[in-house]
Amino acid sequence: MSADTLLSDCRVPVLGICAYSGTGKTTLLLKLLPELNRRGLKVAVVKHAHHNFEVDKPGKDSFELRKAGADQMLIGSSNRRALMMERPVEGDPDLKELLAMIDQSRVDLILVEGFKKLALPKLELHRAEVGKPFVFTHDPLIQAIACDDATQLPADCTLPQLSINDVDAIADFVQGFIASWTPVAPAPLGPSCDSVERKQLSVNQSVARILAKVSPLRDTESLSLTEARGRVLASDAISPINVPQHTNSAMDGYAVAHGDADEYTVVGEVFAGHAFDGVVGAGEAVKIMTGAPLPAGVDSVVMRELAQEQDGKVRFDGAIEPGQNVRQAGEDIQVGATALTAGARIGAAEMGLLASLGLAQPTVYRRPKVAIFSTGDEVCAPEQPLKPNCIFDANRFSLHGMLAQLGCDVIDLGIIEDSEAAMIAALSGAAEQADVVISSGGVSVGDADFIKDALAKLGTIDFWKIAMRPGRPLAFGSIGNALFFGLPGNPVAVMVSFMQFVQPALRKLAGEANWQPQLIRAIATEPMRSRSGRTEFSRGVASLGAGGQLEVRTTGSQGSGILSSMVQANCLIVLEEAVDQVRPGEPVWVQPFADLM
Ligand SMILES: Nc1nc2c(c(=O)[nH]1)N[C@H]1C(S)=C(S)[C@@H](COP(=O)(O)OP(=O)(O)OC[C@H]3O[C@@H](n4cnc5c(N)ncnc54)[C@H](O)[C@@H]3O)O[C@H]1N2
Ligand code: MOO
Repeated sequence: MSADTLLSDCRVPVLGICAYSGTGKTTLLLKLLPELNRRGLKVAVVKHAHHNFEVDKPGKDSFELRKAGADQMLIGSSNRRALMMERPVEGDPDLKELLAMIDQSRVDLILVEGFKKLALPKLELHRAEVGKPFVFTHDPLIQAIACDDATQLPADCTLPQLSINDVDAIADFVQGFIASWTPVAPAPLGPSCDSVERKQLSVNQSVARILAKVSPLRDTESLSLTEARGRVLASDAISPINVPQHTNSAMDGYAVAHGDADEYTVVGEVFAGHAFDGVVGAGEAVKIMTGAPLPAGVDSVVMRELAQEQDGKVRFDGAIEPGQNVRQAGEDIQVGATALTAGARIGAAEMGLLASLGLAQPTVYRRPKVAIFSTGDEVCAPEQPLKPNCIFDANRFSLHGMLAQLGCDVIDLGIIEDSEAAMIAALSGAAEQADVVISSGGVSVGDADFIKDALAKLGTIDFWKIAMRPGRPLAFGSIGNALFFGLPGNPVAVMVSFMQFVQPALRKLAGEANWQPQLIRAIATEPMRSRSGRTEFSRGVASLGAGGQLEVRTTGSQGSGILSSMVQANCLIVLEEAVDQVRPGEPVWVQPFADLM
């Protein structure tokens, strides 16, 4: 099978790691994965294994259920899922099928370990002491060699050469591989799939190219909890205490040692914030309030509603389960445990959690600084009277709103007049102050060339056509140390392009670990159409249906100038490239955006 056929369904780059056994593939991956994560990249790994490998242990329910005949065994927890399938095949497993099982919407790259002979781009690892020949001499798909002794390489080797021990350089290579990756062009679908369409970049490919150019900010500061709201945590929050600190009562009631006594003698009482001195004996009870530490000698609490106390004696309705209504010390978080990991965005719940641990001065990354401006002769500031044939500047304000929600410092450069000198002055000034510069308008064909000329003089900017709607044209590059995004002028296109491209870049820049858009499934309640070969982002209203399932409808007319559609919508309906129509009742992906508004 050719590489094109093998990878034709892949929406993210796939890189093989190829080496003879004993070279240290896994050892390298164990170092490379954390480094790629640190750079904000999410990676899936596919590994070849022996035909009878096990991920499970005899005695575990999932193991026994599979052995008992479950053809597919899916086990899930709040953290993790594992699907085990019985799929006996002759010879090697089908890599194309394995790749299709990966949730490609959540990763930037798939690394494949151990399918050495298959046609896919690979990084070759080589160690002289293993005593094996190089693979690249007969495999044209090897992209680079990481070896421990470059003197062993044939003199005519023109491939990039890396040290197998230099994880940073290997991570650089992988990032470059992602940035230059192009998905396999879909097979022609008919007259609409002309050569212009095929030259377009996909949404995923564009995101990968952009993210490969983003390095997270390093500057940190220590802030009070209220100041830290919306910031990104720069180091793990390690709990200095057990939460709860002491084993305590979850109810107002009576603390007892569980047993079958009919009646208990009340020997004292204890309130939250206090302790009961002494040991409670068998047949004794202590009156206890919610949150009060459990006295020594007891293990259970009976709620007050089930108790009848008279003359210093108490009786209870029903049996007492050992440990009932008791919260164990460290049950929520244990001392020394990681309560929040670096890269977490601090919202209300995180503020409360940090406060509950006494971590009142978290270390956070500084805010990204973002400069914005609008272009176009017809664009008029909303504070000014509207001139004939002009429109008010909407884009600077929708951008401002989304940037503020993302915790950025916004530098508003206003509307830049239509002259190259003004544009150069504005852009170079912006790039000196800001980490990111964003413009809207003037990136399609047929616009006054001064914007493009100014950009060409100041930095490296590419003009892309992306297979999506709205938001087809996009300019991306850098001016000095600042990243530059030239978003299309149409007001809906600005917001959609921002959500797909600028948002992940800013989240990664800000140090956030989870910058991937969150997509959820909803049932379409009306027919929807798209053009296959491009991703359609329709404005949608998602709500709970009568059956308790998430449903979604469009906001109606989808023109890319209809800004009121963004106000009505609470999500984008994402019709992927392969989709051309959706019937009512079919599931679609939606990207909620309430957090950006
Ligand atoms: N021959 C082609 N024409 C167009 C193409 C194309 O590929 N070939 N692409 C279309 C698409 S898609 C879009 S989107 C627009 C993008 O064009 P520009 O980025 O060059 O934007 P402008 O032409 O400057 O403006 C487009 C539209 O948006 C209005 N606008 C601009 N700035 C603002 C602002 N700050 N606030 C509110 N509205 C704004 C502007 O008046 C135009 O109506 O190009 C298509 N054409
Ligand atoms: O970017 Mo345009 O919005 O597709 O009209």
